Amino acid sequence: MAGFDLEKQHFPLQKIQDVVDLFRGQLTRDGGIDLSLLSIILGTIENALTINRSHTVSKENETKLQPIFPVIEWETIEALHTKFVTIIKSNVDLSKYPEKFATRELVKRVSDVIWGGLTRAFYKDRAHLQSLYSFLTGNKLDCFGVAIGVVAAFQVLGYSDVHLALSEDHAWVVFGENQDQSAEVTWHGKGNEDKRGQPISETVSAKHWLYLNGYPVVCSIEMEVAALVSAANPSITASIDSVEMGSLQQELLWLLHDMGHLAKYPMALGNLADLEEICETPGRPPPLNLLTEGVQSAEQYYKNQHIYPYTYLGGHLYRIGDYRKALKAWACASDVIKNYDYNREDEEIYKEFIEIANDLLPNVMKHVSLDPESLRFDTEAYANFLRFYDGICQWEEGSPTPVLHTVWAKQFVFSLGKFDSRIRKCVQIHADGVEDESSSSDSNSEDENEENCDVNANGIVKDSLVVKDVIVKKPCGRKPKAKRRRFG
Ligand SMILES: FC(F)c1nnc(N2CCN(c3ncnc4sc(CC(F)(F)F)cc34)CC2)s1
Repeated sequence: MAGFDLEKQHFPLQKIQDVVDLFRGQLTRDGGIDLSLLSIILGTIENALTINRSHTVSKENETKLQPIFPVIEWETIEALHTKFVTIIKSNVDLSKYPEKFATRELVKRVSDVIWGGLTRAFYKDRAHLQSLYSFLTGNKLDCFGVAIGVVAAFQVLGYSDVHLALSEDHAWVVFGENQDQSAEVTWHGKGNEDKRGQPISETVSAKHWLYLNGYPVVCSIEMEVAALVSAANPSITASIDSVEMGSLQQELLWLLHDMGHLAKYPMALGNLADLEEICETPGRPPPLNLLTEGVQSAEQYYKNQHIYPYTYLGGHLYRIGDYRKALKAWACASDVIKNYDYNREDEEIYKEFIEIANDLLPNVMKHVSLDPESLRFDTEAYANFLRFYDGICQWEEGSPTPVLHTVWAKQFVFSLGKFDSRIRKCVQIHADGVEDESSSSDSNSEDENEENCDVNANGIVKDSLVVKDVIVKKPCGRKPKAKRRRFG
């Protein structure tokens, strides 16, 4: 079929299933995925469900009491897609770049074209600035949006070697015949000069959380779709989310998950787990399984250099009240951060640890009562508590920027004092790690940490238990939910 006839069939998009079917069509057809098309579609829907909620409801939805959903016409999408293609093709003179693969000069040029399309001053931390819809209708993009825009632009120009590289708080591109070249294409944080066009060298990424010590998520085209979907933002206000947008994001992430495209993307697994915690999908495994997959993915593909898999897991366990396992997950997060040097561009992960040490942990220690089963009398919990703080101290050691200050010390003393004095005698402190009586003393501490971090060691059920006839469905809706982090 010519042009977009395959996609056109799905229009007008009137319900979540129409969008899922279109994405499935894109992800399964061998004619290649059109990132700019998908970004425009997702951004158009997000805009209608969060910013401009005054849309007509289709007859079909009105009668069936379906969740409200805008009617998206093909012409709207096609016009924006043509505009993007025109902007890119008219600003990049390909005759100057005869090579088959992208060059650093071309990457810088394309980044400049996206950059040049942005209004001078705008609040870059605002929500809904991550899609090409925002770029094309409002000339605004957040730092993630610029990066994905560059990758989409290279697709329009016919290159297949330029791909998105993602850390936990930054994005850039890899390119070249062997994907061995890298370049900054967007800015990071506030008050930092952008380094667009520069390579991300070994020295820049070594011991630097912003570059995950050289273990970023390097996306396939399908993983770039997963990044687009992860970056969708269902929030209408700080406290109200669009149920329809959240469901669409959840269904698209399950589609990508079932196709294996989240296997190397721990943060997308975490995002899906958070959505499942808010509103579980009948017949799907529980959030804990997804979070375990995320931890195992980071261990298997990224040399366990990522923090978020453990703080996603710890946050969930905390919210469901499993404080022992939450503490273990946070200690594992600390085991990872201790090998990094903290510097001024790492504020996001600093805030993550501040929240755990000065808010979540003190709450845990307040919660635990005099009940003998509680954490206060648990040697392994105490060992994990010490491991958590020891990792933060090691993080600070050798860093150009200090981490700890009096607030940390006050909260440490508060939480420490909550542990019963008798168990403090049972814990042996070894130079390279902390182990309590119960764990075997012969394994070396590295295995010890690995073993402690293996969430499966707690016998977490691998496969979800679905009662044959009845699928247990908990009511969706009002429960404490994960705080949405800034996406880039
Ligand atoms: F519980 C904690 F671990 C977290 N909860 N939400 C977290 N997010 C939410 C979503 N999120 C992400 N989710 C998927 N992919 C990416 S790529 C990226 C860096 C940048 F934006 F490209 F610069 C961020 C990010 C950032 C981290 S961490």
